[in-house]
Amino acid sequence: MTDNEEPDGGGDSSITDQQLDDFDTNREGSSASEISSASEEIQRQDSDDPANDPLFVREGNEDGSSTQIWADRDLLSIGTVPGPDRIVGRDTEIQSVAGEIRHLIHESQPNHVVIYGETGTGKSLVSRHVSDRLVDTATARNVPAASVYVECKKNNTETRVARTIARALSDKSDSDIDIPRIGLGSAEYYDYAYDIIDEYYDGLIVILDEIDMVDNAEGLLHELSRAREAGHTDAYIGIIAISNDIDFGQKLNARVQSSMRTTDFVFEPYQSDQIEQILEYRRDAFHDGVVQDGVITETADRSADEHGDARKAVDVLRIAGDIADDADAEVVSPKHVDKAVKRAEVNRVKETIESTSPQSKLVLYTLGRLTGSNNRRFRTSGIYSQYETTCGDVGADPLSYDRVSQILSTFALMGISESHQVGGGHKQGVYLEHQLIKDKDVVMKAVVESDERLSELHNGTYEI
Ligand SMILES: Nc1ncnc2c1ncn2[C@@H]1O[C@H](COP(=O)(O)OP(=O)(O)OP(=O)(O)O)[C@@H](O)[C@H]1O
Repeated sequence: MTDNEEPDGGGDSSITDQQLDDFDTNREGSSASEISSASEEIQRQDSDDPANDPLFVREGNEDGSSTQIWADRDLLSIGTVPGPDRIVGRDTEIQSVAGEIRHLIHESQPNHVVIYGETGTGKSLVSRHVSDRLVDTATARNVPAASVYVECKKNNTETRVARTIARALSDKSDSDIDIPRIGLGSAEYYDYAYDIIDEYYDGLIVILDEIDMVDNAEGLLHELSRAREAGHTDAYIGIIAISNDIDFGQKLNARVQSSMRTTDFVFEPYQSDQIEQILEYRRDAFHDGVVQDGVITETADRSADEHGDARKAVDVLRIAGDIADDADAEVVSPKHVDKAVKRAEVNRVKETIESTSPQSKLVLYTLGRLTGSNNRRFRTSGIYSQYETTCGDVGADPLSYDRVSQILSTFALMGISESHQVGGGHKQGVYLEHQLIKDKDVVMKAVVESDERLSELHNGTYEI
């Protein structure tokens, strides 16, 4: 649409449903023509001064000031790593990991470490913090050292991990060696890495985060742990492997277990007072006085009760701030935390079901639809007939009964629902019953917002 064109009222895609809803609520009884002129208003201001497009800029912030809620929202963003003096409740763990790898500063083999623990318990944070400090100390003592952090979820083959290590070392050392991105196998990438290590360093700490995601973790660990002994490099290489799977070490074969004796640590979920402190350190994200009493304690208590995950707790506080900001509120209140907890949960369910097929989403929607307020269990046969109705509603062809049954098992594996075997007594057949584990409304909102057809069926969104 050009600047001069009239919006057509019904189909103006630049105005969101939410804006129209808000407009309706604010001006009860508005006619369609009034809504249309409001849209025009937004369009006109937009063309006048892009710096103050009201679509993005709140009233009162036209002078360039930030919102009345946020002073530095990034302090609560996922990528923000707290400074060393703001790592809460992990002193013992920091000391313990440091004690294992410290030998590097004396030009001696560091012990290898495996850290286990649930998500958001500070495993990566502590590993990186200790390694960085070790590198500083070693380098200051004329033992040039480096640390490399590898996210194995993104680099889930041995070749990718080897390439990431080689390329990270090349960047850190400012080496002229040009390492190809593609076309080489793990052996060649290891060779590049060893060449750089031997030219620049006496010691290396490799952090392998989510090591269990690598297809050949055994080959990788075997190679790195015996690189010096095998004469591939003169440097001492210490490994910190991080895993959410507590059985990871047991699953390694005997050959790796013996070449890589490890010291294992388990990081426990955070307690409420620790999460509270973690959040307090980020209070500066908000303007003074904006966070109402009880908000941080409430967020910490609920997070400790549900998971003890610092990342999720930080996330909830940010979402609560966003909700307050979107509503043009002057303060963040416990009511915003309540909504934020739900929204964060919806986001997580969305992420979990992201990779499932459109048909799987219809099956999950059906289970949500059947589930009433008392969260009952349903037999596969009952779910299947309701699923056929769902398919009819959105114009999809139903899958077979067996496929739907398999899909229900997949959701149980994902931790969204659970399946119970029932019957099997005298003259009774055995059958499965399925039940949501996650809050029904959370699942419904996530699935409706993840599938266009379901979204349409619910006129855009599912309110909870
Ligand atoms: N002890 C802590 N003090 C301050 N912030 C923390 C602490 N632990 C975790 N956090 C915050 O939570 C984020 C996630 O922590 P971290 O990545 O270390 O968790 P993790 O145990 O490695 O989880 P995952 O298994 O999901 O990778 C950190 O970036 C930091 O913002």
